[in-house]
Amino acid sequence: MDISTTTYKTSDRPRIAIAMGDPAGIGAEVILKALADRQLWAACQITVVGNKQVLLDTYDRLRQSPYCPLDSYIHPDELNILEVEAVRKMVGAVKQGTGNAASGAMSFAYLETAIARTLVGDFHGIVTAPIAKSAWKAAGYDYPGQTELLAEKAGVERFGMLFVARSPHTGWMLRALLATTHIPLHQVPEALTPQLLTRKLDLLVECLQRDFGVEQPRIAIAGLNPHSGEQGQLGREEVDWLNSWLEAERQNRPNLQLEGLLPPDTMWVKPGMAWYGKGLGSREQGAGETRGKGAEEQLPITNYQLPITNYHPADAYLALYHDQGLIPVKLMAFDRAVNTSIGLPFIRTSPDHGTAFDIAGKGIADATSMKAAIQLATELVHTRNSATPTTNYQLPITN
Ligand SMILES: NC(=O)C1=CN([C@@H]2O[C@H](COP(=O)(O)OP(=O)(O)OC[C@H]3O[C@@H](n4cnc5c(N)ncnc54)[C@H](O)[C@@H]3O)[C@@H](O)[C@H]2O)C=CC1
Ligand SMILES: NCC(=O)COP(=O)(O)O
Repeated sequence: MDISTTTYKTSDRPRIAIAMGDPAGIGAEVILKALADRQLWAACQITVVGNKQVLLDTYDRLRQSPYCPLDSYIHPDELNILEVEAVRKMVGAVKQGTGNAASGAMSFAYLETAIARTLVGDFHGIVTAPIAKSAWKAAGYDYPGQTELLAEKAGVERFGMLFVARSPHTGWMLRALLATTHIPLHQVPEALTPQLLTRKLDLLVECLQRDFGVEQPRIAIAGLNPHSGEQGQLGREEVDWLNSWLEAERQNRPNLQLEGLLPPDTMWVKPGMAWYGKGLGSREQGAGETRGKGAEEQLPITNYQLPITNYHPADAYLALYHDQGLIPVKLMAFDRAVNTSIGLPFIRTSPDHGTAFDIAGKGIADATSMKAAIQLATELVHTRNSATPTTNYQLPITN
């Protein structure tokens, strides 16, 4: 499937709720900026679940910002806004750039409302602007993240956090699923079990087949330890059970190609090349060419190219813990990756970034990832409903 929005007949246009996220963060800003792209509107019907006052204040700040041309954001009056009355008055306690109990209660209520309205059929999918887990905690809500609240309210126990991004350089689509997510690093080895990994693999395969049309996927799976344990010398999980788990999965799923256990660092070399469209070394340089004038810059630039068949990337990557997957994803695609919850009975996407409290209110937030999240949600609704798109829209490369 292509990440592209499309224009549809009005009756076909997916109804998408955008939960506004933490009002002290950049959520409202990236919403106003993303929705300045009229082609997104042509593809779906959007309702912002949030607070109009926050959106108006954000608009006023954007108007005063030297970084924001007038056509780079829209006026909240143009939006269909679903105000959440129960938390509306808390806006007075919100302080731009600092999450607190009020901002946490508000972002929690926006998501809860969006989920409730989606479950009764008002929306086909939810796009969530970022929340701060610490603000949720301050408001008395003890969830590791939005994903767990979505899963709980939807009544599902099998769910996963998949990151999806299309390369602006090559068009290749990166997909990375995290086997474990928001837990301390020291708890990862215990949390990883054969049952958990099989469940995540099931979810990933279902998603690749249903949502992305990849019938017989090739999936690369990382080891846990450096060099995948180096035969037990650098960690025992691989020899103790991960290798045999993978071998059993290969036997049980003859139609899949399961690669692994790949050393967790080098697993990302091929996706990196597929993302940037480069083999090892630079295509632009001739063999033995040198660059720069200083002595230390006289190193020859290697021109070695892996044969293209050797760097065919996988359809998806399974990382065993949060940073094993998200460091490479964010290095390649921080501006445009989309966090997609899989296993839910409805579509949920989100930009990959957080509340960015350090830049909140400054007008410099990039809305590309929010746009990509809206686009992908629209596409996934269509894919699941098997509607036929009528035109194509691609996220402009300049974004
Ligand atoms: N989907 C969600 O709700 C997510 C929420 N978070 C939450 O966000 C909070 C802050 O997390 P951090 O790890 O600091 O990550 P962050 O993504 O908020 O910020 C990391 C850095 O990237 C910059 N940045 C982030 N988004 C940007 C954008 N759109 N345009 C320009 N610069 C941008 C920030 O200014 C900061 O320097 C935490 O409370 C975390 O729990 C983090 C990731 C996802
Ligand atoms: N690091 C990803 C992240 O924090 C998103 O979590 P969630 O709130 O979407 O569950």
